[in-house]
Amino acid sequence: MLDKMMNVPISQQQLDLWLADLNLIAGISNCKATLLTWNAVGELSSLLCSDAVVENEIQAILTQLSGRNIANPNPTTTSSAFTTDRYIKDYAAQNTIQDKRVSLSEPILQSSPLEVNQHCTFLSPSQLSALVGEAELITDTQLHPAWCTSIVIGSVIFIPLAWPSGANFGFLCFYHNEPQGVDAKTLQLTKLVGDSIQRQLADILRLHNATESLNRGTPNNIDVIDLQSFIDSFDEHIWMKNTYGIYTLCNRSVEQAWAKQRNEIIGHSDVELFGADTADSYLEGDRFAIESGTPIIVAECLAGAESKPHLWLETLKLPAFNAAGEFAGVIGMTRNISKYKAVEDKLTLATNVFKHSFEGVVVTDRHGNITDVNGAFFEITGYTREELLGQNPRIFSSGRHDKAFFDTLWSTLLADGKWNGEVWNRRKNGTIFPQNITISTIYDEVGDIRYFVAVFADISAQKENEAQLTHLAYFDPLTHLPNRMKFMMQLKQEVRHAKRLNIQLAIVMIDVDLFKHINDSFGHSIGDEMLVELAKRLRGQVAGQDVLSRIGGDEFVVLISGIDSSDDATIAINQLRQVFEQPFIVSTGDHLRLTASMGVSLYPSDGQDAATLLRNADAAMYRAKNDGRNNYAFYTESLTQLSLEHLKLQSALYGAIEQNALYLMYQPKLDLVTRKTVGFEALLRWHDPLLGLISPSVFIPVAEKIGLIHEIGLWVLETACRQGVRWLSDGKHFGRIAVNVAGQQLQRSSFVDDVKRVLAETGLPAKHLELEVTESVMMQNPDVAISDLKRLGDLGIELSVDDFGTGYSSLNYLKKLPIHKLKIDQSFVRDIPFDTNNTAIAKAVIALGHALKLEIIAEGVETQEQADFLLQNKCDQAQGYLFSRPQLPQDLDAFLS
Ligand SMILES: Nc1nc2c(ncn2[C@@H]2O[C@@H]3COP(=O)(O)O[C@H]4[C@@H](O)[C@H](n5cnc6c(=O)[nH]c(N)nc65)O[C@@H]4COP(=O)(O)O[C@H]3[C@H]2O)c(=O)[nH]1
Repeated sequence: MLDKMMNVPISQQQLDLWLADLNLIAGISNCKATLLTWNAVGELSSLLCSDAVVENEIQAILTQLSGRNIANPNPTTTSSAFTTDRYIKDYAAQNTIQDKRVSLSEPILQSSPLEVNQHCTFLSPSQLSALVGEAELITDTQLHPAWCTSIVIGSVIFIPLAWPSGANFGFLCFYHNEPQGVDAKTLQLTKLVGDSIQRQLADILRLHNATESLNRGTPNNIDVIDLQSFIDSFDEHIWMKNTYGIYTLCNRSVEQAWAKQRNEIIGHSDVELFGADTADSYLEGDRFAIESGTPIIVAECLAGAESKPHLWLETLKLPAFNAAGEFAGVIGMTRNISKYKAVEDKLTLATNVFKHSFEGVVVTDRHGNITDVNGAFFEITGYTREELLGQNPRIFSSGRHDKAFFDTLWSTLLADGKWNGEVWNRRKNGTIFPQNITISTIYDEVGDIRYFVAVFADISAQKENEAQLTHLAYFDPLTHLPNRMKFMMQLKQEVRHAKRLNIQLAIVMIDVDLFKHINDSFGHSIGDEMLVELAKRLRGQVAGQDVLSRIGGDEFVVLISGIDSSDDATIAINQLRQVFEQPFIVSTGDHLRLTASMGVSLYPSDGQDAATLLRNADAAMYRAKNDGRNNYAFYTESLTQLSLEHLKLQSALYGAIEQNALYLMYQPKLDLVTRKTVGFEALLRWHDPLLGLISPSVFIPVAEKIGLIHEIGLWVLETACRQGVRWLSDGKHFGRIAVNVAGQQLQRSSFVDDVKRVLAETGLPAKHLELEVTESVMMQNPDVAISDLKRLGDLGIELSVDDFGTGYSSLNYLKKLPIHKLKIDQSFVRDIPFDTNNTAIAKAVIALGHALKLEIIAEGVETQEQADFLLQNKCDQAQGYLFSRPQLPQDLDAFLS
């Protein structure tokens, strides 16, 4: 690092005189002398050498100095009695501050004739001053740690030389090849030469300044105003302190700012005016200006009032020299830079916003060439700044947008000054991504376009979310098949298409039979597993152009296009039915079988629009279900009639209780061995004045669907209990009255209390009541069922599992359930003893029930063979048309004792 140089040429005549002095002293002292200074490029070199000096010795000295520079990078500083030293010492005395040594370092910018020695080294004046200043005389270099490696220099003297301003001029170096060759006497003589050179430097400088002043021309005295008036005309504060730190000059602005008269300022120091602390900081700046020898800027912030902004002042301080080139003090000029500071703050803020924004920012010139980009931009695009500067943003082009898109973008941008929209761009790695971009035009003062600034956010994540939401809106999350909404959209489109091409379509509605039982018995996760597998199998059977959709829990629908007749539809259905042939192996290891009921409607014969076609396929599917499940049915017009009747049924059921349209019939249950009545099952009947007699297996599910089952169930319980009380009061023994409990009734938390209340209100002892709960209902929520049924059992009520065998009972739970009886479902009683399957099941249920210490009752016993078989196989009780159909109470006398 080079220090500042003083550009003062020294004449050859002067150099000759100095050389003569050097030779004289060298001769007297029998030593060698050299004057080291710095040349134009800041290299230390020998300017003058006494006669006996040989080149390699100068080289050795310079090399040694360089080596010392490395070996001793942090030496202490001393300097001779320069003017600046006096300044600082005087300050210390006056302002009680510490004496801090100052090194003024200004290399000399010399003219080329001075460069007499070519052996140069880079050492700044301050560095060299620091190196040699500690010991002016080294009598034996071998004993000196820094010089002990020197071979040619035995003893040496270094005397620094300075300009009047304190700036270094160079060094006088007297040396001898032997130790003790230079001594204290030589040092004295050297100092004499040094003092002489320094005095001459003052003369040289004075002469130089005078010549320069002359060259600049004489000021026109008529126009020149006095110095005070001159500085008073500035708004800036202008002042000067002398070498003792005393104010010698100040302008009006200073007086106003410091609220002091001129005579209160002039002749005073900073300590007197501002106190020691403030003065200390001011003097610090002064010293710095003196040390650097250059103008320095000291910024200062004065806190403003709450409502006002801070006041920022900037003081330019520079060392002053008189015409003789002597240091004369420090000049200061202070100006209010709050305005610029505010702009700077805004700029800093804008830069930080630009730098730290999460959004990518790219700035282009008016030709569209990139001039700046921020950090987020690199992160998003993957390009480095260097790769982008000067480029046109078309390098990001994804190819997704056509020319028309960019034409519109540019015309909007040029017309409105702004454009916002979504653009797909390409990253450096080639991937394309969506951005939301706002491009703004920046104009100059005259309204011409200067820049374009584009701010963009990577909206890949947002797009992904949108896609996911769209997927959720149109696809079933479990099977990923199109959902009902999507299916309807596709169906509508296909219907339009079929209409145009005059072709047929088939819509196949698939409903898994008794799927509820799977969920109830194995849990929903197993149910889900089966649905996923079923969806996979069905997809495998559906042709590419056809649509498969899951439109409900266990409902799928297939749209088959391009069929020519219902026969084609039948072929397609048979293919779909194949997926049910293999068992479903679930994660528990169980092999479960499913069947499904399917309904088909055809376009155009069964409906002209999507909604009608789907509704009719649904009606056909119900028909298939009613026909015994695991079946399929084509839509017929009569099915529409059926659905209409279903609707009528719903509305009629609402008024059934009030209109006394409901009543109970009772079917006896007999002991198979004794043939004695053990109880009656209460079976609900509904006779609607318009619709006629309706079976409970038809209206109970409807009542469950429309939420009437609780009311109806309670009515049945109350009516049956009252009947029991009536029989009891008539002295008739009937065992127990069994009442069917629907799933929804048991799910109600108030169910047990409802039963208790009815028993209490009607007065029927609990030992005469039996509740029949279907297997699937019990398994729906076995833990709740266990606790509720236990409470009922504790009351003395008997509990039986209805329709046993149709669900998927877990034996584990069955063991825990507080039940008394298993009722073999009539579907297993049918055709025994001829149907081998049913025979086996019936036997198994009897064995299982007995193993669990439960009574077994068979329902739907119609023939003597069935009764005999059941008796032989130790079935305890039976119920069925063989013994009696359900009858009104008054017709049951034969079964009451
Ligand atoms: N083929 C044939 N059938 C026989 C024979 N013996 C009895 N049945 C019929 O079999 C059904 C037995 O009742 P469930 O299995 O509890 O099946 C009942 C039960 O689940 C439900 N249900 C009836 N009344 C009520 C009730 O008050 N509440 C609830 N929640 N459900 C009821 O409706 C279903 C049907 O009831 P119903 O039509 O009365 O039909 C009754 C009965 O009339 C026979 O030998 N052969």
